[in-house]
Amino acid sequence: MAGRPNAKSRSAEAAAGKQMKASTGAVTNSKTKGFTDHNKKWLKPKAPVASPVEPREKLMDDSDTDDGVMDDEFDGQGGDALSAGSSEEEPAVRTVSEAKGISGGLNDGEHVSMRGELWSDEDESFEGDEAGEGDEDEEASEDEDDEDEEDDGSDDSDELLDVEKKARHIDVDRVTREAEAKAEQRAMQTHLKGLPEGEEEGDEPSRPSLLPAADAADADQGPQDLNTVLRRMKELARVLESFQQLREEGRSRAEYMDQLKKDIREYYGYNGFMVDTLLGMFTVAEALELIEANEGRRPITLRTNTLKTRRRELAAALIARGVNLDPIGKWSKVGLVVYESNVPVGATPEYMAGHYMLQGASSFLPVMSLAPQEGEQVVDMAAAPGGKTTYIAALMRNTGMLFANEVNPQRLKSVQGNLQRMGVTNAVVSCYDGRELPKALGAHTVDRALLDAPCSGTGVISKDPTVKANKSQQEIWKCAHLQKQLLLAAIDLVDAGSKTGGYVVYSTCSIMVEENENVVNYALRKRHVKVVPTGLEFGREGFAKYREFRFHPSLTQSRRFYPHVHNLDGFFVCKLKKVANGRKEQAGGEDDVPSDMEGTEDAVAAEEGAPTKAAASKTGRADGRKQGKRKAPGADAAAEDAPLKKQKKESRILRAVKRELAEERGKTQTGMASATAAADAAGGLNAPSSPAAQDVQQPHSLAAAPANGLPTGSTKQAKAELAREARSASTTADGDAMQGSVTPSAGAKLKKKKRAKNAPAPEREEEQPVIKQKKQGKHGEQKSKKAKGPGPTTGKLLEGAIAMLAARAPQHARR
Ligand SMILES: C[S@@+](CC[C@H](N)C(=O)[O-])C[C@H]1O[C@@H](n2cnc3c(N)ncnc32)[C@H](O)[C@@H]1O
Repeated sequence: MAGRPNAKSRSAEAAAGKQMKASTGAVTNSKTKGFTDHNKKWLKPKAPVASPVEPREKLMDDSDTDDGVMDDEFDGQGGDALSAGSSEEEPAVRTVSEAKGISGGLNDGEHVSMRGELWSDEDESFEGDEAGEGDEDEEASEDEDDEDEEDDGSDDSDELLDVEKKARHIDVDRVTREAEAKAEQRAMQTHLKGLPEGEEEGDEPSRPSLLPAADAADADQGPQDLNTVLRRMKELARVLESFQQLREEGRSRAEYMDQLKKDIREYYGYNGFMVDTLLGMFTVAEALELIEANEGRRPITLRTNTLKTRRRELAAALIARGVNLDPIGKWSKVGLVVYESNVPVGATPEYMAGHYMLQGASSFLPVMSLAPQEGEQVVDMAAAPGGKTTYIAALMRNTGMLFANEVNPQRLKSVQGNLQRMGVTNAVVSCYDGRELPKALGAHTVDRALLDAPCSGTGVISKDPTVKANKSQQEIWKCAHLQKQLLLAAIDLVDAGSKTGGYVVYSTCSIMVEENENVVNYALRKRHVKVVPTGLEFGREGFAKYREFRFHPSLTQSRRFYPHVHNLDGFFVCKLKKVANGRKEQAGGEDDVPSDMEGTEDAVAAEEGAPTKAAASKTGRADGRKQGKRKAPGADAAAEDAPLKKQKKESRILRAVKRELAEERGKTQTGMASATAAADAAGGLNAPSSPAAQDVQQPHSLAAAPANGLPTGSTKQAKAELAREARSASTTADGDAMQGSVTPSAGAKLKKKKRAKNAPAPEREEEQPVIKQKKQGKHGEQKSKKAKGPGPTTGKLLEGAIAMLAARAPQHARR
């Protein structure tokens, strides 16, 4: 199967995983309570043990679920994430075996620095570039020993809870291993005797057939003993891997595959679509590994907030409270993995004080790849609950300007809470549909954009097991539609001429190709961007080939992360560099990029009764090339001329505003003058149409947002608008006052700042101004095409941002 990792690369990953078993540095005395610092305990993913006596319902009854795909972070609201006894969140105390393993499975040729200790000061420098250098693998032999130690099945009895001991005793893996060992022994003997494998001399094959009788293949097999199903799955996988040697005579590969799929559905509770997808992406053996890994939990990890502390200091403080932890691995200078804890790690004084964020390790990756620089303008398009936003702010050292956008007002509260707790002062929070951001903020206005897109959540099944039973191909396509629109908007926001940046990072917690490579491939056809290396030290290559589909070859530079390989949530990260502003001319410009998977998409849209490409082309929205109707060269470009001119004009104004802001900062004034000037300048802007919103066919479930913003004219009008918008922002959609961090109005805020100016506030938690879009539906669609109140006005976001940042100017000095 095209694009599947081969055995060689998998063993290279395993070897690299060993390499990642880093040296055993310690903060202080290694006997100090709370240290293990034996990375061997957790650097390798470990398949969970499925107890054969537990009914499958029990295995699947994971009350510890997240609220779906959007929550790949802990919300951290009220600080009670992980608090003891919370059934909704992670348990406060995890056992060592649960916490085992965040791997650095690497690709061929990738190296991991093993120099120095994980705790070295150098690790904790406040630098954006976290990539380690060097390639020593001096611990390889020791690591091999470690591996042996792990594989020898010995119990770390002291460290296991009773329940785990019991689980070990009834370990179905052991039973299966014994069966496999016997089978192998038999195969060896028959091989030595020159008999075909599976047959012993003079004997009938001793094992019963794995398949139902050929004439009963479709018959309902009825409820089955789960032990039998599990054993059969493993046997089926073995036969399928060496089909010619091990198959029963007269039985086809398809029959074996069908039986395997039935068994996976039966045993693990996946639906047919999900099983087909996984078996299409991976070899049988690897698909089973992934499925098994999805049954386990990923380790609890946290990220040090370098705006407030250092990892070493944080670790010492937590250890003193009885938290058993280690550095996450050489690839991150700020991460810690928590093995076990005597206290709820979501409610420690350090947590409350914002010294760390409880955050899945995979969430570090897109931000590391984005590598935001100090002083830049950066946008996080889908920010809630803010795990990545706060990391971006930390890497920017609270300088520059960070736009944290989230379409869901309820989820926005968690962003605000986390920004405050973590002491972020360079962020402006907004509540727009991300597709509208190029209008709200202005096209080509930021240096970098992160789109951590809403997705199907197929990478985080361990957090939300409903995904394995509920996701359908149609839902995946719906996600892909929205993701394409959002990605184009992200690209449109970024300025190709940025001196320091010009980058977009696209990430999802989905492993579906439709939502990942396919979405990026689409963007490559529509915009002047190229895929560049993520800068991440590990991860599997993205697909350039998948089934019958082909993507741009550069997509191999994207990175995929898997629970069974890296012990991380399933994740995709791709970094794009913008090479020119504007769209690609549709005739010609796209020719070097293969078509994406839209053919299938059309079929799905048709099935759903949604407008297909063919239908949409009648309204002039679809890509003519796809329909075989090439547009006249330059036609699209001409159509785009007008908004581009507006954008140019706008960026001139924006530059003027920025200059003014810089001067204001220099003067360290309270910002009233700057805010006024900003409002004046921004008030004169017209809303450019959002190229992204026009670009992609609207899925029927996600109605297009009205494209036009308010006409803005005089300065007076603009000021009135700003005040109105700020007032409306102080209430949520359902009318409740939002907690704490909403700007009552720009003017009032500035007055408040003036009052507070002389008050000493060493660790002042800044309020985050919120700028809201029109009322939205569940998925970000706007409720009505007719705006009921003032709609987004170009530059509104910018106005609020400037007002806030001008007021804070003195704090933006480097700490
Ligand atoms: C994967 S989560 C983001 C997680 C976040 N980046 C973090 O690290 O904490 C995706 C977010 O996108 C939001 N979202 C969904 N549709 C959106 C849209 N059209 N525009 C902006 N955000 C959207 C969801 O509400 C959800 O909070």
